[in-house]
Amino acid sequence: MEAMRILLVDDVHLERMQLAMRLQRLGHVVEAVASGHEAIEKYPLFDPDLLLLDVSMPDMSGTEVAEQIRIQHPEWVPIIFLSGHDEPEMIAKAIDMGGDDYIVKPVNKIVLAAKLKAMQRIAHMRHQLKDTTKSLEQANERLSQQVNEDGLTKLANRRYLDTKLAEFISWHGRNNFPFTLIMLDVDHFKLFNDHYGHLEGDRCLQAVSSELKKNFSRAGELAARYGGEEFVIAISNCDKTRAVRECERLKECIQKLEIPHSKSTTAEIVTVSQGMVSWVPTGLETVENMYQIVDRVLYKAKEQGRNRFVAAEFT
Ligand SMILES: Nc1nc2c(ncn2[C@@H]2O[C@H](COP(=O)(O)OP(=O)(O)OP(=O)(O)O)[C@@H](O)[C@H]2O)c(=O)[nH]1
Repeated sequence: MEAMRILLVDDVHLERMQLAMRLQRLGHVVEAVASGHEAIEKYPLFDPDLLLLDVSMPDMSGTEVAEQIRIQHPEWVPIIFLSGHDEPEMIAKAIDMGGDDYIVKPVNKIVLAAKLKAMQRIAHMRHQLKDTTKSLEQANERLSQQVNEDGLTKLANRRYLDTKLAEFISWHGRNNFPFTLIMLDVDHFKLFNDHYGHLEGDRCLQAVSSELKKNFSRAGELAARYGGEEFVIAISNCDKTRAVRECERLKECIQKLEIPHSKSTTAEIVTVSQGMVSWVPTGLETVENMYQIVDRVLYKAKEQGRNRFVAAEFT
């Protein structure tokens, strides 16, 4: 069994020292303090597996200390009371106040060793439970991230985008703030795939995505994969003038990647076309309708020669 970290609280110096030594001899790590206030202060720093708490102390009784600790630290740690009294009412009261066991002073060596053994088993289970809970929490975090994330590009996925967009629209509607939505599509991506291969195509999408993430990751900005080689950028509190600047910036940052695209009839490198809409939502617009609007202007940008953006007239 592993050693326990024991917080020992007793106001009588000699008794405290004797008991601390005995506990240390049994292989435990002991922090011995002389008052309830000290115990409350030490508790979070020492992070004990067990509390040995004298019941009668002048400044604060052991039961009061136990009550405070149970309130301040909801994670359960066993408490054993130490007392010169062996009346059944005293024992019952101590357990009611949050104690788990009771040892009558002077502490009998064999009784102490046996009770510590029992507490050690509990401490062991508690550590196991803590570890399991921690790995479960981590697994949950990973899972919820995966639910919202696109596997290839690690951008937000379509499901997350749909939800966030609905929230964005109603929030901007309520607050009367402008909102911008950009849909972009890699130009001649089929030709890219056909020429360089699907794996290189994937790498291209990843490079474009990480650029989008880098450029649109501030609070109120969202970059997501809409599907295939189409992406969406949502920018909170962004009016038309700024939206135009953002589209320019987006165009430039993709060009700066300088990914060769020898089959493109638009440029020698990978470029994107964009459809943008910037408006002050009423809050009643549907996500589907807004996708349709940006998709329509994105199509126009394609028709007009690609590597450009077209803004939708929408008020
Ligand atoms: N490598 C790769 N290709 C993808 C992925 N998703 C979609 N595509 C490809 O993207 C291409 C999209 O082609 P189109 O919709 O014809 O569009 P385009 O060739 O980009 O032409 P324009 O949009 O008109 O410039 C198709 O060849 C799809 O197979 C992906 O995850 N990885």
